[in-house]
Amino acid sequence: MPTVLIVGKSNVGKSTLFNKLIGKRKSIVDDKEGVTRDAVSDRVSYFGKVFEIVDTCGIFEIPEDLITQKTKENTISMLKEADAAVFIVDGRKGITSEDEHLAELLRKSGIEIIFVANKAENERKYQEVLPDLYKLGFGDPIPVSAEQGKNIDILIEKIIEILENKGYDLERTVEEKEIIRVAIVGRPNAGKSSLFNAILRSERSLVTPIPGTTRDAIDELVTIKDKKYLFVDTAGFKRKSKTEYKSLDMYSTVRSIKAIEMCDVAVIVIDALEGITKQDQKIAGIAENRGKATVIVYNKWDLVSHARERVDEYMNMFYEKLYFVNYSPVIFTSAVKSSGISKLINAINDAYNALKHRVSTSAVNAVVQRMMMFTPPPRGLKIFYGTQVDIRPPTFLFFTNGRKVPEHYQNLIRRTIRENIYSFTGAPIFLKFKSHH
Ligand SMILES: Nc1nc2c(ncn2[C@@H]2O[C@H](COP(=O)(O)OP(=O)(O)OP(=O)(O)O)[C@@H](O)[C@H]2O)c(=O)[nH]1
Ligand SMILES: Nc1nc2c(ncn2[C@@H]2O[C@H](COP(=O)(O)OP(=O)(O)OP(=O)(O)O)[C@@H](O)[C@H]2O)c(=O)[nH]1
Repeated sequence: MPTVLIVGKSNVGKSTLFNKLIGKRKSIVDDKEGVTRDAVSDRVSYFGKVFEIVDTCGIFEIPEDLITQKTKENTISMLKEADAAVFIVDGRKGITSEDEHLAELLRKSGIEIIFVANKAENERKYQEVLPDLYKLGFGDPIPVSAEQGKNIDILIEKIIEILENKGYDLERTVEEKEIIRVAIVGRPNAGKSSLFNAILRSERSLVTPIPGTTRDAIDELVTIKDKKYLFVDTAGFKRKSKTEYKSLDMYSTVRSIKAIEMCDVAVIVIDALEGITKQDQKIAGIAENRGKATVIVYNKWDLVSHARERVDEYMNMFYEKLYFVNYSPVIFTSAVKSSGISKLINAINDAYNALKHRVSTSAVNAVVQRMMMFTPPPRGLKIFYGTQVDIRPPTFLFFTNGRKVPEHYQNLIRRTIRENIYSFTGAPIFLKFKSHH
């Protein structure tokens, strides 16, 4: 697992930040400077992604005259082994010679720096010291308040970005590979938390909350019939005071997008009384675009009068408004009556399996050749052969003579694959074309 160090002079807020990042109290926070503690490390989990964070405590705070060659070598090698360092300075008081000394050491080690100004809860004060902070030569710091949890999410996202740019796959540590990541998304009041609770009440389910950042995100690991599901960002729909946000829909859309990025399967919850809205279309479009599996849920089905006779009507609404994810399973639920929940769980399983399903090259070529006999490609275009090159989402590469493949013909290829090889229920199919000479 990639490792990130928290580095900074004494009393700058390293352990407070560490606690915020891991979401629990671990290292000792003390007002007195130089309180001794054990070196502490823990996992940071954020929307299903994980990395290791190490509070370097006093390692870098030994006075210059006490540093032996050996300690110097140790610190340097610790820096070399880590993937990045969060370098904290004081966003209220500005920098001192200790900061400069640390900055020099960090620069020499060549480690990637995430520059952070802590205790920056007072904007005016922060602006005053900012010119001073630039002097260290690390550019713009991320202003945070470890104590108040301000901008912690921005900091974590920055760390994740840096680690991913280094080529780390933060989502797929070996032991977590077979966990199905599920995001329950949808408009405010659609019934997301009620549905989640109904899932928890379902047969043989067991829940382990995984704290992410303390402010917001809680991922919940749920075991249902020996299968593991990580419900990402479940705290999002539990929050009750939302008055601080100007637009609920806007906020829930932003939140949904984040959750979708971290998931394998997006469960899009629609309030059956309201029908499919623009936001729902937008969210479904994003899920499709990012290659995520989708399951559509019409919730509050108990409130729909003459529900039985209206299934077709609702299916038509789905085909009309969500035609771009028409491969998704559609489930009718009542979260309050716990109906449709096992169907929903099955649909999540199916969609996940589809997302990582592989079909054989010979099958692809057999059905696509036959398709071209019945419906030849547009004039000038030749498609020679194809193969599935990837999963999550299923992705197919076709070799052509270099002519553009029009959208309608791409859709025909997708439909042919679904109808004649494997339905890939719930999963989008991505196509790539390459010219072959
Ligand atoms: N105002 C303000 N105070 C903070 C913030 N973060 C930490 N502090 C305070 O700063 C003091 C030092 O915090 P620590 O987290 O112990 O700092 P440290 O860098 O680990 O300190 P050492 O143990 O000396 O290495 C404590 O009194 C914290 O409450 C913040 O964001 N704003
Ligand atoms: N009759 C009925 N009411 C439901 C159903 N699902 C949810 N509700 C009610 O709808 C309201 C909103 O449900 P929540 O689960 O809080 O919805 P949410 O999508 O998590 O809402 P936000 O937290 O605002 O995003 C609550 O009063 C629920 O009791 C359902 O299937 N049938």
